[in-house]
Amino acid sequence: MSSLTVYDDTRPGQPEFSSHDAEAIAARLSPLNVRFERWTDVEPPARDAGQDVVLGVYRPYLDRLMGETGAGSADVISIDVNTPNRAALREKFLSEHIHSEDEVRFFVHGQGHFVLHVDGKVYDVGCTQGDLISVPTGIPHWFDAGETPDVVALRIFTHKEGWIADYTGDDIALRFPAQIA
Ligand SMILES: CSCCC(=O)/C(O)=C/O
Ligand SMILES: [Fe+2]
Ligand code: NI
Repeated sequence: MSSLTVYDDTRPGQPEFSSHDAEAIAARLSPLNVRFERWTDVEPPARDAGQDVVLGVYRPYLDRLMGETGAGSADVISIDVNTPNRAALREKFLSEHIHSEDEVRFFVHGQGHFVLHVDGKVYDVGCTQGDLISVPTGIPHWFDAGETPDVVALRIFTHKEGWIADYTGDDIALRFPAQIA
């Protein structure tokens, strides 16, 4: 189930807002220019479908999204307990970072948390199958799918180089572990 938990960044463990309602989540994130939507009118491909199949299933949606965002390419990231480099991948996404393009992701299967750090608040957004999230350029954030990850996500890139991050050097992610159910 999608979720949002909001904290003051000086008060770990003391949420000031919490919701599992997609409309409430979208409304709370909208002032940050974070886009949050549920796309439920398409049947997801099988969990083990290849990248081309996944991209094919979502092609009409991707084309529209890429038209709206100016993105030039898309890929599929798939992580589960059998992913050999899952610990390294977790480490890579788990430190606070920014991107010089919007981070646009669609959850095809499983779940993961994007945790955003904006104006003294921490927004832990639990994304699940059918969720689209777009985190604007320059918003500090991190991502965690936990110790036993299960996530397949579409990633949409503007830069030709694909995924590039600038780490902020802030260890805030250690104080606000994602609330993985
Ligand atoms: C679910 S997509 C993998 C995470 C990622 O690309 C990123 O930048 C997290 O912040
Ligand atoms: Fe990121
Ligand atoms: Ni919950």
